[in-house]
Amino acid sequence: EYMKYKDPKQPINTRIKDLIGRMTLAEKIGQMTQIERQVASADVMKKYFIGSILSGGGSVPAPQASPSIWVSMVNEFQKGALSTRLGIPMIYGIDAVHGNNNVYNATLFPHNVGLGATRDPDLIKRIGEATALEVRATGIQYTFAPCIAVCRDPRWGRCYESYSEDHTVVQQMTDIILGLQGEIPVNHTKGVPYVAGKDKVAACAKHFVGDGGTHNGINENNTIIDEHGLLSIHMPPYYDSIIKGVATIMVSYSSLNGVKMHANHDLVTGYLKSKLHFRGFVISDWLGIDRITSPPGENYTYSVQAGINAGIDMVMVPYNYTDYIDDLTSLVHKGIVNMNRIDDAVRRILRVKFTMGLFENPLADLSFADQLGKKEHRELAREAVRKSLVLLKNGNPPNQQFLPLPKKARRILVAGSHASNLGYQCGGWSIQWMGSSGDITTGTTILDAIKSTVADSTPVVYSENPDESFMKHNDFSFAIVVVGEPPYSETVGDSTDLTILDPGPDTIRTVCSAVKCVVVIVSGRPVVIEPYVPLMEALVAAWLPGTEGQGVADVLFGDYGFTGKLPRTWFKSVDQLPMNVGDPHYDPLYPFGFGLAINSS
Ligand SMILES: OC[C@@H]1[C@@H](O)[C@H](O)[C@@H](O)c2nc(CNc3ccccc3)cn21
Repeated sequence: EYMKYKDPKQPINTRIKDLIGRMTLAEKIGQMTQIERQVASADVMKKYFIGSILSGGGSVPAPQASPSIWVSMVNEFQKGALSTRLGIPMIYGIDAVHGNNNVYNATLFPHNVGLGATRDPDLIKRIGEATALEVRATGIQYTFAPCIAVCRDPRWGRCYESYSEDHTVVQQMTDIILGLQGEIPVNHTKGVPYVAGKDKVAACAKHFVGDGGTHNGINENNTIIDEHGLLSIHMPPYYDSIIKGVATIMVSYSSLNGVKMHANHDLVTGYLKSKLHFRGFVISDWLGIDRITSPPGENYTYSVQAGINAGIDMVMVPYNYTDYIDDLTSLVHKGIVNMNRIDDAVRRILRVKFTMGLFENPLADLSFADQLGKKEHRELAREAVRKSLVLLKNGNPPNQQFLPLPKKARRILVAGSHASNLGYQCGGWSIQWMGSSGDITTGTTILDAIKSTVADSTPVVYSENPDESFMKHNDFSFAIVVVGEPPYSETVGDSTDLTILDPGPDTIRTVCSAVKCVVVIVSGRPVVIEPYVPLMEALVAAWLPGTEGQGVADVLFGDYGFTGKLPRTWFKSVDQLPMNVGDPHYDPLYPFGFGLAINSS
């Protein structure tokens, strides 16, 4: 029979009201539950009325799975959701944080720190558009991006996920939301989520709030800051995200002045929902409510109570969903969690699902399959790589600039741990959660890029870590040394020394003391480089460029100029940290905003 909520001609508020009026408590709580794909099935979706599924970092249906394998998996789960009494479609989320990075063959864009160096919001919007298409290629409708952290200490393992230490740069880069979700219509009500359609995805501004401001950059730790500091540094990107119609916001693992964000009613409900009028849904992080207690999970019922009553609408459980459902059900029966809280959460979740057309188009097809890793997207990523490069040194007095390099030369040496390693240039959140070394997916290494850029007559010799005798017995016009950090994610990336991966420093010393060299740093953040600067002719920060290494060679050899500007202060020594632009004591090696250009030859 006719049911209003199924009628796309009805206003969204009418559809929500009609549907919510029909739902049992079990169906409502099911919508508030997100489970990991490894514990999901069509039967589980049907039995527990599950509203959402995710792929955690590296969680794929099969190694190197094709779009059709992805689409079949997502559709299988969706059919389970659609077979429930009310047929509410599920939404599938994944961390597409620099392209659809869990997926083999996807275009991997530079990580956010490199995008911050471009200062080009239009480019970032186009990256959002391409990313939405590559996510839809796999049948997925939701990405846990962008991370809008304002990283204030590069010792934080997630600093590369932050566009900048300066909130105004981060605010500019929230334009990626317009690419991911679509341009918001004129007179769109501020705070209301907006996702244009089948070639767009729901986005997720994360992690609310102050994730980038933890003490000494310790991941998931305590952000100690007064209200003015919070509202002037960490909060502004949420204003922009909400104005741009972001569909969801993820809560931070971190604490604010000792209060866990996942249990912070004042900020999640009092500020984000009531003051900023955010009308999409708030999602927890992975085991985020478990980590409200220490040790985590010590009192799960309390975790559920505190998280839901703080204003979390959907919990990324991700595995023990029956505990979550049972605990929340009994908390409601006891009146500890109010039904109005449940209805607010479900209303928000349904608003996102209705506005993005999920009820009308719950099932994916292969019409976007050819978007995955397509040439145009790789060219876009190559453009982003070019614009992300920051020239920090070019030439030693008294001679002129060293870059751009000549394409015709007698013999070129390429050296360094990061010259021929696609996994290293992609960084964390690349195929694996923490990334990995080697040929992780399809792409172009910096070495291959150099080889295809120089003249055919110019020999390129590659030696990862040449010794002195090799340098003594070989004659090179110049050398390109590519070194930096290994891939990492989250707490594993926390560092107190910020050194270049060994034997990088030795490679610099051995090569650059024997022949004129340019050093290219592949890292998620500024690293210790000062001691080696005198040894090199030129120094380039390449951040984590992703699969399209050609962009590095494009600029090194002068096909394009250097335009990147530091999105972060480059310290002299870690003893100075934290040190950010605007600090009273500011003594950087290279300041925020610094970046040399090539004098047009
Ligand atoms: O991947 C889902 C979320 C992600 O969106 C958050 O930004 C991040 O804080 C986050 N951390 C985890 C934990 N990841 C994990 C991956 C593999 C095994 C165990 C945990 C999941 N997530």
